[in-house]
Amino acid sequence: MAPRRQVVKIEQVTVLLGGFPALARCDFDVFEAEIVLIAGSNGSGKTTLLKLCAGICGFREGSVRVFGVDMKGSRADVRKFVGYVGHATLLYNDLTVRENLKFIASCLDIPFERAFEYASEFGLSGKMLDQLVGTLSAGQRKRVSLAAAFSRECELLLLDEPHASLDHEGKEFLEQVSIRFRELGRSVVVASHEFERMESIADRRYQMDSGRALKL
Ligand SMILES: Nc1ncnc2c1ncn2[C@@H]1O[C@H](COP(=O)(O)OP(=O)(O)OP(=O)(O)O)[C@@H](O)[C@H]1O
Repeated sequence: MAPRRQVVKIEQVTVLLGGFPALARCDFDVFEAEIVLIAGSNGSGKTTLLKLCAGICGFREGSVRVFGVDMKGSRADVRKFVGYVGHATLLYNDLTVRENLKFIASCLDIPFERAFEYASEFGLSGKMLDQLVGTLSAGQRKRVSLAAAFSRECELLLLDEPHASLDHEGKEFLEQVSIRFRELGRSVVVASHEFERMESIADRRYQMDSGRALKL
């Protein structure tokens, strides 16, 4: 069997934020077609690590390679393969769910149908598509945001606390879609306080501790 492609390789990386070592000599790997979980207490460095993988955070020491590209150089090419969902949903409140999805699909140059298929997988259909996003509950907004992110079908999807605000059904949808994503050969990295939630479907697990990613 051919060895699995390494998607992310982080070695001995230190990230200073306002002088504070948010990551300290951190090592972290992601391979193709896997679901990786990252647990850790508040402030342990989960968000910083995801942003580093997404190419939206600089670093001082060490080496970061994403899809083989040295992230010390230009990171622009890598970003098209990587999706990142942070705490903010980045949706337009004064547009409907349908309008938001269409807008996102056109910006990403993906078929509208695909965005609506993922929305349906997250339980968004019927009248809800015509509801203004600003009138949705936090969990419903999160579903739209996740559906939009998955619909990019990028090679690596980084999810920061995706379970926050989601109800039981929403969390089930997230698991199902993540499993399907992996079946397509894509990788999903999930930072979550609800570690046990996706534990059964995860391939590998890390625990962040004071800016270091410890393998579990
Ligand atoms: N601009 C900044 N200046 C100083 N320290 C910062 C700055 N930004 C982040 N930090 C610190 O870096 C550390 C890592 O932050 P990060 O957001 O990565 O943690 P986290 O594990 O995602 O936390 P949470 O679970 O609360 O989301 C924290 O201790 C935080 O206080």
